[in-house]
Amino acid sequence: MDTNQIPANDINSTSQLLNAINYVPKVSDQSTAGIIVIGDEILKGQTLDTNSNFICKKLFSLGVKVQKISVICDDVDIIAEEVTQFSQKFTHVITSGGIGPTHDDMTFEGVAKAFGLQTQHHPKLVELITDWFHISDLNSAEMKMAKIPEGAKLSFGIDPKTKQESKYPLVSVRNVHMFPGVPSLLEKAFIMLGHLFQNPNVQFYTDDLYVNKDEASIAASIAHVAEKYKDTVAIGSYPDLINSYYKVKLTLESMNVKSLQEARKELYESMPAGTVIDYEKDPVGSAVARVYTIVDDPVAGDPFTVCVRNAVATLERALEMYQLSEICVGFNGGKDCTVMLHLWYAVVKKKFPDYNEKLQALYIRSRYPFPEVEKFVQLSRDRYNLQMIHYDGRIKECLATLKVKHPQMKAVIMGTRKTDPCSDQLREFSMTDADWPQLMRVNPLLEWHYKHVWQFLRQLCLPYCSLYDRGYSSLGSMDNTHPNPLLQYIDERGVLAFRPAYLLENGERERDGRNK
Ligand SMILES: Cc1cc2nc3c(=O)[nH]c(=O)nc-3n(C[C@H](O)[C@H](O)[C@H](O)COP(=O)(O)O)c2cc1C
Ligand SMILES: Nc1ncnc2c1ncn2[C@@H]1O[C@H](COP(=O)(O)OP(=O)(O)OP(=O)(O)O)[C@@H](O)[C@H]1O
Ligand SMILES: [Co+2]
Ligand SMILES: [K+]
Ligand SMILES: [Mg+2]
Repeated sequence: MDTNQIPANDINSTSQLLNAINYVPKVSDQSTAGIIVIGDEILKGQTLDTNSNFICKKLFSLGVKVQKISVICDDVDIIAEEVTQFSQKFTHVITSGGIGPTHDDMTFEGVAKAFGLQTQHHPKLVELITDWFHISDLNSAEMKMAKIPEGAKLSFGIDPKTKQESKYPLVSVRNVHMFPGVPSLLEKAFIMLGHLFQNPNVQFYTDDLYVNKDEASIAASIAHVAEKYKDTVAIGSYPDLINSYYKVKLTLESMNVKSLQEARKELYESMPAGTVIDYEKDPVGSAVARVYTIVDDPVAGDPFTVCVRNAVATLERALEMYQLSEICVGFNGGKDCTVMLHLWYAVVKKKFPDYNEKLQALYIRSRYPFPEVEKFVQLSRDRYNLQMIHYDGRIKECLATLKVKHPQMKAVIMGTRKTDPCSDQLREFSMTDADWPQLMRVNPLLEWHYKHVWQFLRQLCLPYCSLYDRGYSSLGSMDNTHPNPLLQYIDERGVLAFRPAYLLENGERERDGRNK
């Protein structure tokens, strides 16, 4: 062990703590890894490899730097060649795939060949497979999974849930560890056995900055700071062409907190004033905190704060009146219901922090839905963990179907505002009209104005449907919805373009792009 190395869990005095903070791990403390993804299906584009991304994230958190990912076909010689090279170059080699029972699974053979070893039936694996499949024939397909390189090591993980030993162990030869290719199995195995790769000398610290300026215009500043800190801090720059809030994400990564902070400060100061934005990376995770910070502000009494407070109060009442099985959000991907969904999520999470069931959402697809809307509805479903009830057709008829198929449903929360057509008479709680299927409409946003909707979305950095950044300010069906003419302009190349919806000044004109 190195003399100047200080294990993270052994800090018991201030001077030791300071040493730990100032301690810069040497390059020799680093452990590295290479990942070999094995499978013809990936090279043919039939399967998208997610395993390497999963492993990279895990290894990074364990202090291990992945230096190379290779994707190769199911071929013993190619596997052997790659494993030979990787095992010499990296501290750990992780393979994914090719350890099943069929003819195209040849990772064990390939790894054996790399080290000039034979494969043989391992008695422990033979026993496990016999128990599991009730098959003891050494020539069976199942027994192929017991035929591993001679001298290979078996590591059994402990399932964190059941506390039981895993059924099938990780097979390793020297520094090569052979994981299954099925993502759920690989992830499970890696979660149980990741500690095998932990580098106790190193922890990577990360931070980031979000900049609202083109990459090219800040490249020189970044390069300057990157050069100055090149030995201690890795700086990356990643443009995002569609994000509503920033243009470039700058990442910093270091083994030393102090260097990280210094570099971040310099990077921040080198950016043109006002271009580093206060971006919220995890708006859903921070929903409760941020919404209730607005609600509970003891001094603020401006119209926006009042809007948020009243909406939350209405939703809290709805939560008292209905079981979560009796209420859903009417969510069609529009801006107003995006606000409303976020508020509802915060209110539910505030009252039931441990509630992990899905919230219910109703989406009635318009006649010609925009693909951007469909995409956004799906993303929102995943972000907020929604149980989507989908229908196609006329709203009235779909609500009738809802009443038949979901007889327990009593209320729908909506993003309707008083300025919407025919909505000025609505209350916070209004039953549907007499000639409509009977449901309670909960309307928390009635008093909100167009600008409040955008203030909420933008202040909390909520994702919203991309059409709004292209001049649409209200969304219907593709056959009746256009960008708002008030947002149009001629850009520097003489091309007709549209400003984003949040820049529309006169909210009364939000429907100017709608045919009806
Ligand atoms: C859950 C739900 C309940 C509705 N109830 C009524 C109603 O009682 N009376 C009515 O005229 N329209 C009702 N509508 C229709 C809406 O008022 C409105 O026409 C529809 O959302 C389309 O809005 P848009 O023109 O802004 O796209 C309802 C819609 C939904 C999703
Ligand atoms: N097809 C639908 N499926 C589910 N809910 C809907 C549907 N149409 C409307 N709603 C509900 O009615 C509210 C008002 O509809 P509206 O079309 O104004 O959508 P939006 O969210 O307001 O976005 P925008 O005004 O920008 O189109 C929505 O917020 C939503 O709660
Ligand atoms: Co609206
Ligand atoms: K880049
Ligand atoms: Mg709409």
